[in-house]
Amino acid sequence: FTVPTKINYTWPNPQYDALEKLLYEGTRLDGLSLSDSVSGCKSRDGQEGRGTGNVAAEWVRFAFHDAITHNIDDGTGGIDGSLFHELDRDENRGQGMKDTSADFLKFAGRFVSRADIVAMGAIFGMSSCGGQNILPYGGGRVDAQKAGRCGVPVVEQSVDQFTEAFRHLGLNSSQAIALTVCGHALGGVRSVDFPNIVPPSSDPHQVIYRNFDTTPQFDSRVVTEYLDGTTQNPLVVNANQTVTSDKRLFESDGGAAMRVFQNAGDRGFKIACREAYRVMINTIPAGVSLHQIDILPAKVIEPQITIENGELIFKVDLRLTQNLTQPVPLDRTITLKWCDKRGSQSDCNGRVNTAQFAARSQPTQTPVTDQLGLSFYSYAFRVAIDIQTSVGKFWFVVDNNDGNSPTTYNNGGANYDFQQDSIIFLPRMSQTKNAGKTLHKMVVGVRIPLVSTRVYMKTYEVAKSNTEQPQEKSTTLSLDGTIPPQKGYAFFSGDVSANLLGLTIDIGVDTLDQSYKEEYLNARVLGCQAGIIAPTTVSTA
Ligand code: HEM
Repeated sequence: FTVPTKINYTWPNPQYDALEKLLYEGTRLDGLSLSDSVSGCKSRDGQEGRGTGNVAAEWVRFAFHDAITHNIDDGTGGIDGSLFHELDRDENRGQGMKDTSADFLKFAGRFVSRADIVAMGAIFGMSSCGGQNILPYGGGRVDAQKAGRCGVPVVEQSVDQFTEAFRHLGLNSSQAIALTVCGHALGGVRSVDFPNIVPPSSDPHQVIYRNFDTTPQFDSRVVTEYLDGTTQNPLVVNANQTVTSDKRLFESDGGAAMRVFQNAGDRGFKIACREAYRVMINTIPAGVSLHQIDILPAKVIEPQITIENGELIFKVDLRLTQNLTQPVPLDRTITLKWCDKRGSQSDCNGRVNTAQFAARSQPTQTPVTDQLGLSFYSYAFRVAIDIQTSVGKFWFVVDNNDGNSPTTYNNGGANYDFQQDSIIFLPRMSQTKNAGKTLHKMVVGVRIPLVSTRVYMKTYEVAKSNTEQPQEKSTTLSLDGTIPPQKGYAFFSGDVSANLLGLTIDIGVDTLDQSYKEEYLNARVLGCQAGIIAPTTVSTA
């Protein structure tokens, strides 16, 4: 298995940012939450005929089924999202698998592979049900474009067959027992999918969901109930002896592995399972590497120039991580400082601009962040600017007004270098054109006097099915005669057909001698007025 490499984060790093946001805030760029589906160790809502499966359990089983088809002999397979192409196989039977793939699909995109989400799903599952955070998390898994080999163990098999299946994952027989008992610490078996294991109810609308132990939480009950003989685990105690795979496996070493777990106690069990899961989620195809995604103490979010209320605005949010045991300094002052990009005082030659934040909010967080004892505060900066001077490098100074000296966040000394203002996205001039919300007039601004040879928007839509990849489309935008130039920009537009939910865009302009682009923007179409945060005063020094 692979150990994630630690990297030195510097902005910009869109893949790191996207994975960090999903892991610790739980959301994709447009705010939809993945971790909400599982936090609090939730169950499905039990729609008719589908039962109330434990979401965390489904996500962990999904990771296992993706991982186990690794082949240690040739380095193929592992957590590579091939499972999305294998869901029609009998070895991957079950409503939980289908529901999980639907949960995950919406979150994969440009910088977040399905395989990275599969791994993250297991982490969320574990931490939301009282298990331990599996950190550090490594991101960078690469998605398989087709099904991989078969090889998920099924209940009817012999211990030798189980041993061989787990050997392919790189595990010996006691590690196989450990991983299985850790997996079966959550969830259970559904009558609808496995009537040979859990006999169905006489009411055809009812699904019987038989848990592996008496608690929905991740704890060592699956071990203690097995050893004290009270277990109702349907893979141990069953009238149908062909399906008692856990019994066969747990007995295969004379119960030694189970006794080690019992002696370790509940905490020891959780730690051992964390390590077993770590191996599972970091088993990936040879040649793929993982980089560590740590929570960022200070994170710059979506710096951009746009037009709001007829003003050219520079917008940026600073997200600060807050230790839950420490009070949030309410009278904290946070100053955004920046240099002009152009003009006689560019690069802070004789002038530094400053402004205070315009609004504060509390971003969402995940069970992983909860377990770290951390939360977030986000500070929104909005300042009116002039394109003649624009924005170059910026940084922040945070003063908690508690007698300690202020902290400067400047991207590790380099400052955040606002990359380009030659092409800007204008969500407040863009419009949705049809009732089905699939056709949009998208507007961008190109800085005058650039002479463009091509202005375009690339859209990246969320994949529509398991076997498809996110859809990528490019639309050429043309000069829009209905929007007069203003604030130093000429406006280009074009009709883009796409579902805005989860949509990200790149915008770009080519001129005769140069190309400018802005990548991975949240494709918003906003009203002219709604939700505008009024800009704060700019001072200069
Ligand atoms: C010999 C090996 C294994 C066999 C034969 C086996 C078999 C099964 C079966 C038949 C189910 C019922 C699924 C359903 O009703 O939807 C199940 C559930 C589950 N398995 Fe395994 N399993 C094995 C090993 C593992 C391992 C190694 C893990 C993870 C580390 C794991 C994690 C889970 C989880 C979390 C569930 C509950 C799913 C839910 O409640 O939706 N299993 N297993």
